[in-house]
Amino acid sequence: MTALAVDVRGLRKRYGGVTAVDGVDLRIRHGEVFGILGPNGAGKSTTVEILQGHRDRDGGEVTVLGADPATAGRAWRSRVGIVWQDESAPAELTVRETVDHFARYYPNPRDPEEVIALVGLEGKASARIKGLSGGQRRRLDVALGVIGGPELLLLDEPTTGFDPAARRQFWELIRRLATEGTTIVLTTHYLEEAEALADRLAVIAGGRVVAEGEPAALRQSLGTGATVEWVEPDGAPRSVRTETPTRTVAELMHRFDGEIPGLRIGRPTLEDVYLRLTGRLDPQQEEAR
Ligand SMILES: Nc1ncnc2c1ncn2[C@@H]1O[C@H](COP(=O)(O)OP(=O)(O)OP(=O)(O)O)[C@@H](O)[C@H]1O
Repeated sequence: MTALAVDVRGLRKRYGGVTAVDGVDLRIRHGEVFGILGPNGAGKSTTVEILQGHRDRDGGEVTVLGADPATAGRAWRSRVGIVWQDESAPAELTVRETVDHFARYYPNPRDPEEVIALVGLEGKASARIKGLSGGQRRRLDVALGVIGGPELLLLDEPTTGFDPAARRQFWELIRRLATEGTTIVLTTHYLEEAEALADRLAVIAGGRVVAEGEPAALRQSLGTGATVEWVEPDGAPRSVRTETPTRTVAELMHRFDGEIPGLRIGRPTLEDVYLRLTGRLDPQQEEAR
């Protein structure tokens, strides 16, 4: 077994005149939940499709579970789980029939009943696919992704379109899989999803990795400072960024001679880091916040 589950160096991919992936490096350890976070068009799906072996590349080296996905064979494929969105399964089949059917594609499948329970569909095992809700359908997609007992699971934007409750249930499912030791790579636009699930994450923008690390470390990379906000007597909102918020508040207390209207002290969030890294917040906007 190689030290890394996924090792990507200098990955490049162009579509005609569009550079979708522009020199991406990723090193993902066995057993890790790794998030690839980025705005629309950042190159996340293209990267994951290359890891799956479903898209060719123009440059760079890619090793997934010790093999190059571009040339890896059937045995490798059975070790990599892919969660398709709306896997094409006949709508008339039941959940149990579908999972049983997919299990036959793999040399050493997991027990279908166990997988149905793992994704929380035991109450729906006899229901037809056409009667499932969107969230249940996505759980079935995950069941089909893990029925072969993969060492690595690749998920591209698994919770897009979920309501908040369904998203949280899905996170529980991912955590359960991670506890079993499966390496999980997932792309997302949702910051709170990356923060809730990922041991480490890479932020991709414009086809490049613009930051990588543990969510908490990325948040701290914005500095230890804080933003102090208040409202002036004429009603004008004010805010300053400072490394010494306590002193700022003391000065304001003195000036206002008591309560400071609208006082708020904010620490940088992962969202602040993300917006800054992906260029969604220009310095002027930041001043105004
Ligand atoms: N098959 C394709 N043909 C041409 N251009 C493509 C193709 N697939 C993606 N692109 C372009 O490549 C860039 C990266 O797309 P990609 O889908 O990898 O980004 P993404 O980060 O997954 O975006 P999203 O979050 O919107 O799914 C975008 O500019 C996109 O328009």
